[in-house]
Amino acid sequence: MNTLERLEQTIAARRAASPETSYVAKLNAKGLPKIAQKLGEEATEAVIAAVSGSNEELVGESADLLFHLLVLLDAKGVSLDHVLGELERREGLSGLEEKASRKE
Ligand SMILES: N=c1c2ncn([C@@H]3O[C@H](COP(=O)(O)OP(=O)(O)OP(=O)(O)O)[C@@H](O)[C@H]3O)c2ncn1[C@@H]1O[C@H](COP(=O)(O)O)[C@@H](O)[C@H]1O
Repeated sequence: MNTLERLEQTIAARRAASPETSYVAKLNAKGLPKIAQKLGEEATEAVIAAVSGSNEELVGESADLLFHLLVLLDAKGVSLDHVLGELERREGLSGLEEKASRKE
């Protein structure tokens, strides 16, 4: 099992923990709009780090971004495997073919 898969399992296990002791539980208690908002904030922070920060800052913000994406997927009941399956489907396609495949 790789790091993202282990983190996905940890997030699922922590979802129902006490919001007093778990950040994942605290975020879930605030609801889906808050989780989505946090993901957007982390994406913005990663963009800012890429444009005007160090690569070390970009690594930290990227980790925050991936973590919050996994929290959102978990809250929606979408597995990481499902997302990876979509990326695998695109592997054999060029960018333009992939765009066309979504319009069909
Ligand atoms: N990878 C992470 C991780 N990355 C970032 N964060 C938290 O994400 C939060 C984001 O920081 P911010 O300053 O933007 O937010 P905040 O001010 O703390 O919170 P808000 O009130 O603004 O929502 C911080 O509290 C970080 O600690 C994480 N919290 C947890 N994990 C993983 O999730 C596991 C379970 O965590 P718990 O649910 O806390 O047990 C941990 O063992 C880790 O593996």
